[in-house]
Amino acid sequence: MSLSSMPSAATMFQAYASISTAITMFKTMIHQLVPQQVQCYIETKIRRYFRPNSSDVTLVIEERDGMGINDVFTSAEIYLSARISPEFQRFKITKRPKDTGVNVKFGNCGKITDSFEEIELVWKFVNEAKKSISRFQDDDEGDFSEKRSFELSFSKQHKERILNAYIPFVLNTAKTMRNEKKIIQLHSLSGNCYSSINWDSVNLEHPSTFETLALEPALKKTIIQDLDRFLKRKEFYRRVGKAWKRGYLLYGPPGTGKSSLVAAIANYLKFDIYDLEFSNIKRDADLRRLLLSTKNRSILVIEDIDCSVTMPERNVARTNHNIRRDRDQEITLGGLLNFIDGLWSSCGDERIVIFTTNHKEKIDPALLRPGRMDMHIHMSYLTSESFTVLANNYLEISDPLYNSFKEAKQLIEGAQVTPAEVAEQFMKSEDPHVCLQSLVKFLKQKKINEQMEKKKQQEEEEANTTDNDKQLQRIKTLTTDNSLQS
Ligand SMILES: Nc1ncnc2c1ncn2[C@@H]1O[C@H](COP(=O)(O)OP(=O)(O)OP(=O)(O)O)[C@@H](O)[C@H]1O
Repeated sequence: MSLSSMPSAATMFQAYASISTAITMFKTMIHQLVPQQVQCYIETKIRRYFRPNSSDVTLVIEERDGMGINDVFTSAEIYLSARISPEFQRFKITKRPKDTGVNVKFGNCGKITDSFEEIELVWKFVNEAKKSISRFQDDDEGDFSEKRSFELSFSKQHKERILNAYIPFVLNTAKTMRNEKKIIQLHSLSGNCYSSINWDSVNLEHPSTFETLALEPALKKTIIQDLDRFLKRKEFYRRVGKAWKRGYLLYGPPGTGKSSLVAAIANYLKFDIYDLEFSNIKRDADLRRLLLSTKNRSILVIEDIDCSVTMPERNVARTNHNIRRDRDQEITLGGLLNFIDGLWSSCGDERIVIFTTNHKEKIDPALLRPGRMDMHIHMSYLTSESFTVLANNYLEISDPLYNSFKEAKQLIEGAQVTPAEVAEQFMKSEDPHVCLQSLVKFLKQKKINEQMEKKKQQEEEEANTTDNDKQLQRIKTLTTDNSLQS
């Protein structure tokens, strides 16, 4: 090509300017028109064809390990949240009322560099959105379920060091960070027939502690000692070949503090609570998936167990209705217990399972068998000792000089009063004296009502007996008449 046929510098510059403007416009259009999830999906696909330098290794750390949670992923998330670098393009921050600082969550396709013993490492966050279409929905609706993972790249020669030293370092650092700002979470089920059921969490704001609980002091001490022993006995459980799990059955009338005790245990141990509500779960498979996605150092609570699951093991004649319900619901107490005792408990450590009920007598014997629930805790009506704790907490008094305090204490001894009933009276005024007087009035009225109820019952019984006597007399007369006639 001759020099004269070459385009001038100005023409080349113009061409360059228009090409780069076109590229910029194209990029902007893609950013504006193509959803982030699709962009990320395309990038992931392209990346597959352009593997990193062949002297590099990439570890893929997915969020889920089968049906369970991958601890390396959650630890990496915590560890990296303190290492966000300027080149990281997109991340989410959240803060709940009790959190001391903001929590960082990763957005799409970000990169973080780190170094360990002078080894250069690159972390990359990948979020592949998968569209799952429910059979109840039109094709273009449907949920985007996320498949989140981290990719950790480094030079091949350091593979051993990274696996044996760096990954344990990340796990330990995350554990320390987690404990430092541990906020207890309450996980409950969310979802409906259009989307899959999953755990949703909020910070546990329940202020109940063992100090505020009005319980018999001896019982309180036994529970605390049992919890302490459980925490210390990791080696023991391993040695005897048992899963590191403890089960409690809390039973007693409504308002005696079963839920408050669950919160007190969580606050004491700093364990998260998983509140398992069966009404949304239709299949055993969902139940297993949800149980397997619970974390270690947590409490699984199933309230009102006598009403929650069907009890096919009971020796009662089953009606058609019962049988249909079993088949529809497909969650049975036997299945639940077997899973909790067996596979689930062997998949985790430091698990506590708590069942609550207002009617222990209605519970399936399978649940009460020795070895099933380690401790049965009876939450009963107030005694004079637990009343003193409650009065101390609510009114900041334990002063026997208050006449109404003494009177209330005496009345409580002979009555069946729940802590919830007394707490309600203690909320009526800021003046302790007024509250105590209101309580005394309430207790006296309760006593009168109970006496009247008792009298009514007696009268009904007597009336029934008289009716029966009359009927017997009539039968006797009839029999005598018949024998005379014959
Ligand atoms: N033992 C207790 N000590 C202190 N407060 C209590 C106690 N029991 C109940 N209360 C008070 O009564 C309220 C209701 O108690 P809670 O929900 O814990 O009872 P429950 O036995 O779980 O009742 P239910 O069986 O109806 O669920 C609580 O908010 C708390 O204020």
